[in-house]
Amino acid sequence: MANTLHFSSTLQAAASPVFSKRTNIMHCKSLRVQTGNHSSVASCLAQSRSNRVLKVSCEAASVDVLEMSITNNQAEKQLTCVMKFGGSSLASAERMREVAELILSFPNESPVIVLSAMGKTTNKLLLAGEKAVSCGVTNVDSIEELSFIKELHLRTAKELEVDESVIAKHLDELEQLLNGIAMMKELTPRTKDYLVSFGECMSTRIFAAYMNKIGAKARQYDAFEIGFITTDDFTNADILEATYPAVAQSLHGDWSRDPAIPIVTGFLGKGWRSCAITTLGRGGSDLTATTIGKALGLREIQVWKDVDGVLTCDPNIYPHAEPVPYLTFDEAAELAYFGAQVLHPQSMRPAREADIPVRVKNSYNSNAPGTLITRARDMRKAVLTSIVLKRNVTMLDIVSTRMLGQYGFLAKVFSIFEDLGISVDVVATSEVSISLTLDPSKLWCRELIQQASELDHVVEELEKIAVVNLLQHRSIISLIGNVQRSSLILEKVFNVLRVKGINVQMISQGASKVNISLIVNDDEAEQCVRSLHAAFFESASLN
Ligand SMILES: Nc1ncnc2c1ncn2[C@@H]1O[C@H](COP(=O)(O)OP(=O)(O)O)[C@@H](O)[C@H]1O
Ligand SMILES: N[C@@H](CC(=O)OP(=O)(O)O)C(=O)O
Repeated sequence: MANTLHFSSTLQAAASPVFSKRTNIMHCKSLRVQTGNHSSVASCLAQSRSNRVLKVSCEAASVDVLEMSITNNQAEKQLTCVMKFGGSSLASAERMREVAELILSFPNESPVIVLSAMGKTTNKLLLAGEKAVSCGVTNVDSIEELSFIKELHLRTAKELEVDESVIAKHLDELEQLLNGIAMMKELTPRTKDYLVSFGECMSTRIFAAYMNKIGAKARQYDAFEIGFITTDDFTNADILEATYPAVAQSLHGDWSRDPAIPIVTGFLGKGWRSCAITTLGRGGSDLTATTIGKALGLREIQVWKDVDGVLTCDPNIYPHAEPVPYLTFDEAAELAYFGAQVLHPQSMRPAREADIPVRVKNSYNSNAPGTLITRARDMRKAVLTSIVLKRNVTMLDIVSTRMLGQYGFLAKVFSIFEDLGISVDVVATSEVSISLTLDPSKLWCRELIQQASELDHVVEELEKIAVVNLLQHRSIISLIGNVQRSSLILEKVFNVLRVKGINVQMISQGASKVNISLIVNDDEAEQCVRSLHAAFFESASLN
């Protein structure tokens, strides 16, 4: 049934010939424009579906009131949300069945589905690659991990009663690739990305075939074929802006021609120069989901995990951590960046840019409310929201050898990091000294030998202007919460640390106003998190 939406607005056409309107209309079937004295003087210039913004160009020289009618065919159901399921939700045929049921239990949604590799497939593929480097060409078929991966995927296909042929070609290619690695005796970052891509390529093919088998029309997509364009930083690539229109065109185009639930590989992209498969860093399917959410301008992005939402701390450190009902994009981004495995560090960016709510839900317990992440929330009662631990951090104490008041010291220090391509996490400064930590995610994805020589190089360069002390095996404890109440937070923190006899080596309050970071020794960190959790979340009198 056709539905017509009218709106009007005042604009100075001569000064601003392009008029934008935010609207929920996703498919503009026809556009009619009426002005005070002219009719049909405007034409539809572009529809940016990503931000639900309709842009119209007006050719009239002086138009006061522009009235537009957009006719939208409501009978054509539009894609509404993204649902991402991680490896923990897809560990077996049984789990795939439950996930399919879960998706179909929302009849009012038309979701785009993003899937990770099954269970621990990515780890197994990486291990198989490492073994292939040294096992010799004749021994590839005895790599335990290869047999495991083959067996898991063939068994899953069989149990779901889908044709093995959907993954047969991939299993053959995987073995050939491992043979190639064994022959070359090397596993480059580029080959690693190609190798791990088999996980997502196979899980999505099996799942799409299963959905079709049970009568839910689905279509499988490899992200690297539908416009996920990235930098060529293999194993940790960044998504480029061109991705959004390309993905929108691809998914919307197919959907409007022939609607079928899109089942998209998470984690993968295509390098813009190399045209090779890239990956978005471990846990990158969350970022795939938010990127699709923004590209299509969807109503909601759901990431389905094996926990009841974002928790007050890592449940592996403290099993009784509680779900956090609401977070802002800023809080979630800090939490992810500072080490909470539950969300990919970059995943909040597209959601925040497009202002699309993200819901973190439990695929094992779909009734649990989960965590809702939005632009703003009521902070009046908020003190501390979550405690995050990032281990194995390198810290540098840098003391200037120049006189007090000498300008340019900070600039020189940071230009050294820029030149060496090393990013810095937490910083605290006085006039003549800086303490900082180095981002392990960027540093540690390099080879061990390369890391060591890069650190030596940093120290060597810094020693030209300062006395440098390199401290390893440190942890960052990030307190995500309402920094407006930092005095209350810090009072409680130092009470706990004093009682436990733990010395804080550096402290920094982020400009984001949601994070206070403390640096302690690695071997004290977990105990410290448990004690802080007890003080903030389990003791009513202290909170
Ligand atoms: N603050 C936290 N809140 C929730 N989960 C966390 C937190 N910190 C670490 N985790 C871990 O993150 C896991 C979920 O993330 P992940 O394994 O990436 O899920 P998936 O593979 O389903 O995307 C949980 O099982 C939990 O062990
Ligand atoms: N399979 C990839 C990508 C991913 O996002 O996985 P998960 O959703 O299971 O964290 C990984 O293990 O890193």
